[in-house]
Amino acid sequence: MVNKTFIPEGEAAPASQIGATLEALAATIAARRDADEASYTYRLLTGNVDGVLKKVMEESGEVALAAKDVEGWATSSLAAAVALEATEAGGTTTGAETADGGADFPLSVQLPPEYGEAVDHLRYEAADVVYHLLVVLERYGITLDEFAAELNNRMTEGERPHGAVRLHDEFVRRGK
Ligand SMILES: N=c1c2ncn([C@@H]3O[C@H](COP(=O)(O)OP(=O)(O)OP(=O)(O)O)[C@@H](O)[C@H]3O)c2ncn1[C@@H]1O[C@H](COP(=O)(O)O)[C@@H](O)[C@H]1O
Repeated sequence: MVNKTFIPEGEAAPASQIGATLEALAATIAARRDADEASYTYRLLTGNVDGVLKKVMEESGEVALAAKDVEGWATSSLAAAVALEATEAGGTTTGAETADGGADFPLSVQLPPEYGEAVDHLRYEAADVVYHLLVVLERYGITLDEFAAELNNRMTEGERPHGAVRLHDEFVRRGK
């Protein structure tokens, strides 16, 4: 698998990449409370709440569409591989078929560059969702630790990281 990430030379990796990233982004968003209209984040934090809520819905929809795009490229690549296999088999028993007449497996599926680009686009849209979700959490005073506790409370003892923050029982809510 291609490693799509890197750490700039001379910089040491934090213990948790995503933890450090979310903390830095949440702190940046919180600090934008003191910014002005020139800041998109400030406008989302202080404007009509419908603005940021609509963005969460819109960006979530874009994640779904981006994922369907990935699926589309995978499916069309598979269909092309099956068609090629059938053409090479030529409708006769040539050794490319199994005894029961099925295609030989494994099929060699060539994923086009568009597949990788669609996966990259999915990652981009996912980041848009997380950013806007963090703005919503900031608007309502839900800290990253509290958000982490919500996720941690759903884990089993075996899954939960050592020392993970938890919610006190009186704050545990069930889905509606
Ligand atoms: N992480 C983000 C971030 N992610 C997305 N966005 C904005 O969210 C908006 C998304 O709008 P669009 O729907 O037009 O999305 P798009 O990405 O252009 O394209 P599609 O999703 O429609 O394909 C764009 O204006 C982006 O700039 C963000 N804006 C700000 N941040 C962070 O917040 C910090 C503060 O930014 P200011 O808002 O400039 O103060 C920045 O330095 C960043 O670290």
